[in-house]
Amino acid sequence: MTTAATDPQPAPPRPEAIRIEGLQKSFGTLNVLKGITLTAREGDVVAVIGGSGSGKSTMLRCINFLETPSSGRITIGGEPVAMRADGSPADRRQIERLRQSLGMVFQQFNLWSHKTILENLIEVPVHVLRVPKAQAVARAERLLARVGLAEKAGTYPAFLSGGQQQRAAIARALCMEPRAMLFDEPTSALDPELVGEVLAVIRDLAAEGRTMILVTHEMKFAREVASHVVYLHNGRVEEEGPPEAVFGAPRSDRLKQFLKSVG
Ligand SMILES: Nc1ncnc2c1ncn2[C@@H]1O[C@H](COP(=O)(O)OP(=O)(O)OP(=O)(O)O)[C@@H](O)[C@H]1O
Repeated sequence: MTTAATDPQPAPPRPEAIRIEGLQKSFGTLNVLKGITLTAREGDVVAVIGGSGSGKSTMLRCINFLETPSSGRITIGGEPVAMRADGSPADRRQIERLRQSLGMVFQQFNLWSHKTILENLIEVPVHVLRVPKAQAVARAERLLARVGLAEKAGTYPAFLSGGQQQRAAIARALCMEPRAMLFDEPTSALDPELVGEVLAVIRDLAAEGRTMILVTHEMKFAREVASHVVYLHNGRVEEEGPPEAVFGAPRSDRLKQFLKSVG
């Protein structure tokens, strides 16, 4: 029997990495995000699922201001983003700084085609963050080895497969030592046989406790790696919860329908 004196204390909640409150985004008259609220604590893997056009990518792009929100609040690492009433950033330098703390990985890799893989990885650390070149190169080489591309440092992106390019893009994001990673459908542009190698890298990052928000169509993978799943429908969070609940015991008819349609 344990006594009150020896009862373990509940662990304090992990610090918040990303918090979004009441996020709205319209493109002209098209109201895409209708008030999204979501929190990712440090170490969380939040998978965002939903049908085409539900607003998943727009939400992710608003988090690092690749899109300007129409309204709402975004807090990164406890620091509220200064926004004007129309949602535009009030402090460009703050946006740049916060953006650098979020490693974004896109569907289309977005590597610089005229730079080698190593140059892609060290460009921002050396020329923007002023990391000494030798240090940036050492970090880049370590991360390339980690994603299985040690031999490709001197190669140009065009000579790599899509899976290799995406792994390089992940290594490039990690070079910034980000607080959290944002993945926007990282395997959607890949041939099916190349999907697994990219998912393996993401799985590895999740296992080491990396904070991430992952927009994905890979339901099996989302169920496997996510600590929390958010289902978006028509610009709103329709349902959310742990993967066992969202995938195993969906409550809303829309989610049930969606899972049936993808599954
Ligand atoms: N820059 C833009 N200008 C106008 N409309 C946009 C823009 N970006 C996105 N949209 C529209 O916003 C809606 C949501 O798009 P979004 O890409 O966020 O959806 P999604 O859930 O990620 O879809 P998918 O799974 O197909 O990628 C769509 O109707 C899209 O056409």
